[in-house]
Amino acid sequence: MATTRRLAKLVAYLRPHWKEATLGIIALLAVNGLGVYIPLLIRSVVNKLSEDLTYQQLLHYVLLIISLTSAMWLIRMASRIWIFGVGRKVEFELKQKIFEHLLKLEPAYFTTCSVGNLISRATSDVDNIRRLLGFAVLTLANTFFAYALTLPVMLSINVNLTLASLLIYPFMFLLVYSFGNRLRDQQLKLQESIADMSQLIQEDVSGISLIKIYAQEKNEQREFAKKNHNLLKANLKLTQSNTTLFPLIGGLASISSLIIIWLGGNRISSGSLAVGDFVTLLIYLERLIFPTALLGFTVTAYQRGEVSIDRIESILNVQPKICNSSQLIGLPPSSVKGKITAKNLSYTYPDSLSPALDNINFTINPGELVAIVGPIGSGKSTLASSLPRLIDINPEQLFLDGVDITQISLSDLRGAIAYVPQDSFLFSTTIKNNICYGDPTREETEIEEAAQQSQIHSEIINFPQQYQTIVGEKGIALSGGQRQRTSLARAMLIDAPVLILDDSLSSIDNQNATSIIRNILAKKRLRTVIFITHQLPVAAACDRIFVIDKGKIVQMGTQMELLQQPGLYKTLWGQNQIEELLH
Ligand SMILES: Nc1ncnc2c1ncn2[C@@H]1O[C@H](COP(=O)(O)OP(=O)(O)OP(=O)(O)O)[C@@H](O)[C@H]1O
Repeated sequence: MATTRRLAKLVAYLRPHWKEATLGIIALLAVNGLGVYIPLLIRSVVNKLSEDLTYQQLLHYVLLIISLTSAMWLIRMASRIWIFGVGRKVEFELKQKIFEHLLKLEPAYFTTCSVGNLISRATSDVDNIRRLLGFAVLTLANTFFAYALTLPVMLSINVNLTLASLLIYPFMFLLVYSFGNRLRDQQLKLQESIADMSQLIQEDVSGISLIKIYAQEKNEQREFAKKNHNLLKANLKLTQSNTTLFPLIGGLASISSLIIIWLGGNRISSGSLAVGDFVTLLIYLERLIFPTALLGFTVTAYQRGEVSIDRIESILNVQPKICNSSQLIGLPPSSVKGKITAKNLSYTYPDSLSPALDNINFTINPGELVAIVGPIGSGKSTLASSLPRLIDINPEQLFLDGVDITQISLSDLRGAIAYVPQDSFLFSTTIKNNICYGDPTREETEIEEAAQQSQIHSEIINFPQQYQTIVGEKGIALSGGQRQRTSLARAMLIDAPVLILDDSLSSIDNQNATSIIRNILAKKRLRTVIFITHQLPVAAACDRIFVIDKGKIVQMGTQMELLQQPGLYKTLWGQNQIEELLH
């Protein structure tokens, strides 16, 4: 991203807060105005010391200087509150924006980027922008006013002395400039190392059982040490650059003070410079050292901010692939009958050579219960996720009640489909909150009814806090079967006209799984159910079975019809019978 575009981004972040930013900058102008005026008062006092200065006059000056210094202190505080406040508000808004944007992106996006990287962008990169907008804006404005107001007064006191002391400053800027790119590369490496380490910690915590089963603690420790070492190296390099840069700036600034002391001292002894003027010049020079040294920090903050703007904008610029069409057709979920039609439905995953769904055609009637069976990797889950548009399928291939699903608004489409994915994800909250996730307004009795249909109610009431029991990271761990039935209850509660179960009874024995399927049917007949499964005896209870292989539907029919013809289903059924016998 070019520098001008980055600056335009910064201006865009600041725009909503221009009032506070302007107040802060005006306050800094006042602070610097006072900072120039107070040394002039001191000059008057020093110059009058050799003349007749009464006690009353001295007291007047002292009180005036104390009041102005206090006012300066208060205004400086206000400027910091305003400007740092802007940084904090931009930080808050950016975090909101990133999170809202991430929620708009399709699941496929999250398979292409690491969680650690996303977390690092939403935290440390946003933090860098906060620093840039708070600290850097404050320092830049402060430095600008300090120079713009102080220099003319210094020049009016003594041109030669001022120019001589300023000779050093071009070197200071060259020094800061030469460090600039190095700091930027080092900052980027540091952020990448932080993201790498966060990713490892996150994966290791999630996969802790796997690490233990395969006794990989030592390997994981080694991997962590490697990443931690990279982080240390990146941190040390950055610290080294910072610690070299700032003392050098300080050293150069001191040289300019020495020049004034040396040249000024000579002039005082020759009588060509008043002591008051000399003292004032020294005070002014002292005032300029701090903002000049801070310029170095500003450069660092800007380098970090530049990298962070690029990293954040690279997320915000990702356009969601799955979004509402410009020509929406209204289909409120309550009016959906549940007829599903596929016409030459094909889908190939990005970066994949062969299609996961290959020219699929079918019609599922409202209220029909269809099982989809097939070998692993044959395309069953892909078919399941195409219906609620979790993957980006082309128009005119899938229809709900005769309407092309790409023309139905995403909220209507997803409101009409209850989907229980293969991995039964539960949030770290109560069982009740997990079940009513899709509609938190549901009554307790409805939640219990959904749990009863999913055959989890009797187990929930045996938990310590029953429906208020917390599950997941902060609470008790549920068994695979319990998690599946809780996820099923979540889908049952929203009572959508289409229910998709993606292998979501796999941890439940065939007998119980069949009885859950019967419960689903008993509740309300007019609900279309697509049941993806490897459990053939459970599939046998369905109205029809679709057999899918290598992305194609190779057979369709009832259990009886399929068993009477040679083909994949008969083979799978035979294998299943042998497995049942062996158990
Ligand atoms: N995100 C993805 N990116 C690329 N290829 C994918 C992705 N997800 C699935 N595939 C591929 O698409 C094909 C179909 O996968 P899918 O998950 O639909 O099969 P499945 O029949 O549900 O398998 P299983 O019975 O193991 O759940 C497989 O070859 C798989 O490797």
